[in-house]
Amino acid sequence: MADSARRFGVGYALAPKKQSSFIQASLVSLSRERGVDLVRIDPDRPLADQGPFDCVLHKLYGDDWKQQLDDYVAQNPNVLIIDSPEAISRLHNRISMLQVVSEINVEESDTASFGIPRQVVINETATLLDPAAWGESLEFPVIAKPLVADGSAKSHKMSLVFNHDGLKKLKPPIVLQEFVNHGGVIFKVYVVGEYVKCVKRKSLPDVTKEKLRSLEGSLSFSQVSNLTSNERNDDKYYKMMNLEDAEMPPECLVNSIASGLRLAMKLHLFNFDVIRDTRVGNRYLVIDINYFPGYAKMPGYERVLTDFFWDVLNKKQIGFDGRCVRKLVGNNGCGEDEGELPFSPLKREDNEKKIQV
Ligand SMILES: Nc1ncnc2c1ncn2[C@@H]1O[C@H](COP(=O)(O)OP(=O)(O)OP(=O)(O)O)[C@@H](O)[C@H]1O
Ligand SMILES: O=P(O)(O)O[C@H]1[C@H](OP(=O)(O)O)[C@@H](OP(=O)(O)O)[C@@H](O)[C@@H](O)[C@@H]1OP(=O)(O)O
Ligand SMILES: [Mg+2]
Ligand SMILES: [Mg+2]
Repeated sequence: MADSARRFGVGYALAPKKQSSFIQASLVSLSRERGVDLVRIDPDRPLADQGPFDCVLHKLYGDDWKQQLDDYVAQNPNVLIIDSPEAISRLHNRISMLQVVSEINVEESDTASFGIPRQVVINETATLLDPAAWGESLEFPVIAKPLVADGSAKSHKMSLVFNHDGLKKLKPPIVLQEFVNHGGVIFKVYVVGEYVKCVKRKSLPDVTKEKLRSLEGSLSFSQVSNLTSNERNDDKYYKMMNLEDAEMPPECLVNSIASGLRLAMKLHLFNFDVIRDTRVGNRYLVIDINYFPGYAKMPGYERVLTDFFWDVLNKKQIGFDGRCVRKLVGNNGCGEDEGELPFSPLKREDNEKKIQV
């Protein structure tokens, strides 16, 4: 049989909500036309009894699931697991999640820089209530985020804390992160293998010094950039903002961070949130990285994902470790030739990186 006529089976193991948003009829039919059959994996039955699959996509948690994947690979050495559970687990802790940003190498320039906000991990209430014990000086306002980012509703419950009083309600283990004014706009960068797409979303409003003095202890919120337009429009602040006018970050910067993260994390399917620090010109901060995000919200996601499956299954992409995959395609937005990464080794003392745009 000619290679182009070969069919491939891609098993997906996803939570019900993720399955209903991601597995749309339009994706299934486009993939089918390209020879890729998307098949549901039943998480309640042993993986070893299902398939055979050429590739397994997954976003499930727990040791049992990891063991099932290991066993499946042992029995089916040619299967592609996208992505490796070890690589994904780095994103389940908000400290290890952002540490990777300081591990990526980019070319230095004075035009733009990127990094992460100052943050500390707080394991006990006594430390929480004693800022002198934080080990890093943070000024209010700060954002309190659950340390664990495991996709549960609880892991998305955030608090914007305006003063010492607001700390009292918090329950460690948490990460306290400096709240950086960013003009109320967040950039979400979706990565699918080599493909990168940056979109704008509304974010939390800036907190001015005057406003800070007048605010009560804290404000709780959850998944603000996922709110529907109606939910946001209830707030007069959001009515004042015009998302369309917000300037996008430099494409080269976004692409370089995306490639750097992909290679450093050995992950193909993720997105990251970036804000522009309004205190400094072209300073960008990565504040969150999510495994297998809501791709259906990405314009033309069916084609992007289908191309990715096809490339992976036809071995057009080279593995991180022989089994998982990567490829360099197209212009990276930095004026480099196709196939070249705009990286060179860079060592800096702080977690700030500079990049040519
Ligand atoms: N350091 C920060 N400075 C300013 N705003 C921030 C900061 N960290 C988070 N935010 C705001 O809070 C929102 C939620 O934070 P974050 O993205 O870390 O949470 P999450 O629950 O992991 O989100 P997601 O739904 O993308 O997984 C961001 O989208 C942004 O609007
Ligand atoms: O639900 P959606 O499709 O919106 O996707 C969201 C996804 O939820 P889901 O995995 O339950 O689908 C979230 O995953 P968990 O952290 O909760 O694991 C997280 O990745 C968000 O960033 C995604 O929103 P986006 O970043 O794309 O705006
Ligand atoms: Mg986020
Ligand atoms: Mg997140």
